[in-house]
Amino acid sequence: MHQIKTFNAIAPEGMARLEKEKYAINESEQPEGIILRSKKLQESELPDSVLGVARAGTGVNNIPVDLCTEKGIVVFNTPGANANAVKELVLMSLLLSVRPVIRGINWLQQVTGSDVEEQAEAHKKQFAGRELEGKKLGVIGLGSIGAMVANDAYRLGMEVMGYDPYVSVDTAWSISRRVHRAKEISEIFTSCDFITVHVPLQEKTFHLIGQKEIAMMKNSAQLFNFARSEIVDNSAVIEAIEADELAGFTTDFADEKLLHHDHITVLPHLGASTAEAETNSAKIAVRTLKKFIETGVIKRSVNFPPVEMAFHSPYRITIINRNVPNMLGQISAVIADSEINIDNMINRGRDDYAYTLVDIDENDERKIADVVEKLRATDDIIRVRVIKKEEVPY
Ligand SMILES: NC(=O)c1ccc[n+]([C@@H]2O[C@H](COP(=O)([O-])OP(=O)(O)OC[C@H]3O[C@@H](n4cnc5c(N)ncnc54)[C@H](O)[C@@H]3O)[C@@H](O)[C@H]2O)c1
Ligand SMILES: O=C(O)CC[C@@H](O)C(=O)O
Repeated sequence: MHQIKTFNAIAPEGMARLEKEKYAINESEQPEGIILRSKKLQESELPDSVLGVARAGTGVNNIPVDLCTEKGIVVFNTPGANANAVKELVLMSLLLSVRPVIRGINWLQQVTGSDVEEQAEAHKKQFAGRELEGKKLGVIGLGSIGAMVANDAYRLGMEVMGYDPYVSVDTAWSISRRVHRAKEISEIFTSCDFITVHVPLQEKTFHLIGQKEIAMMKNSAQLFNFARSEIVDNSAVIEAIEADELAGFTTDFADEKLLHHDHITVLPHLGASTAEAETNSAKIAVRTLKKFIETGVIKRSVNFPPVEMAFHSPYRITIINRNVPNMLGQISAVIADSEINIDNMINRGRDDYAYTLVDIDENDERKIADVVEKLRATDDIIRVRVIKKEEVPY
């Protein structure tokens, strides 16, 4: 029985893919797999039993990825699975930033009397707004979400400028050629009426938008952060808004100091909170983790290379090792010395670590256990696992 631990609400449509005969959910503190959303895993112990962590979502800043890598734990995420939900919320926030409809709705709710219609017509001028058409939107980070926001903002009639020096080839193809590419991020800050940020939180994106960057913006500019709180310096935003040097800020990340300010809208991290996004993310997270547990195949990992190989032999040995010379030679030699025949083998490296799958034509579990012991005793090998091929192919 494979033990899985979950944190946060993982959509049942995803969890249903873990068959009851093979998977026990939240029955052990020594799980092989963890599935989570925004839970800060830095605050929990990571038992040695854990082989893989799957984030049903994109951002992995709530997972100690470096520690996982050192321990040979493979971390997966589901980029793109919730992108449409975030895009729709960004577009809604852009529209709300120019149309004070929420104030109008709330005002009307407290109107009394038989002349509600007349009062509404008489007061509606307080709630007049502006239009997005013809205004310029800057999109920082043209990944799954940024690309969708850029394309749809263009369809709404906005002029769109994007900035992403690391854009992937696939995403680049999906972006309309009408979206201008900025060579420098400062072009976005100095020229746009609306600026939205869609980059991952990393050391180099911490406070990507701070006092200096806000100072470059138009006083009439509106800023949107649906990426991660720490990417924008919230104190600098408050100072700029209070000095009339920034017109508005919308963020999806709660921060006490941002509450109860005019021109600041704070949402309770709702970007991915749609039934569709939660289902998509859970299905993909469960599928990748299950495939890894059952076959050793790695897809959509943020810390190990993608490695796939059809599984036809009776047993598969999976090995995580430091990416140093002659590891494959040593692995093959240990297996050959035990007189085990290798059917198939694949090895991929990524930065300081590498992953190897070795399919063996051997059924003698005692011989296999002996090989595993020798491999585990080899310098620079971090983790060794044996997987028995299941009767029903995955
Ligand atoms: N609010 C929410 O609920 C919610 C939901 C999903 C994702 N997110 C956040 O949004 C982020 C983006 O999500 P995504 O699905 O588009 O991810 P993605 O990986 O598809 O795209 C991120 C893009 O940012 C670019 N990038 C990285 N560093 C950059 C920099 N310094 N300047 C410009 N571009 C840079 C990358 O090249 C990539 O194209 C996630 O990392 C996550 O933190 C939030
Ligand atoms: O799980 C969520 O609700 C949010 C997920 C989102 O922040 C992400 O990074 O994908």
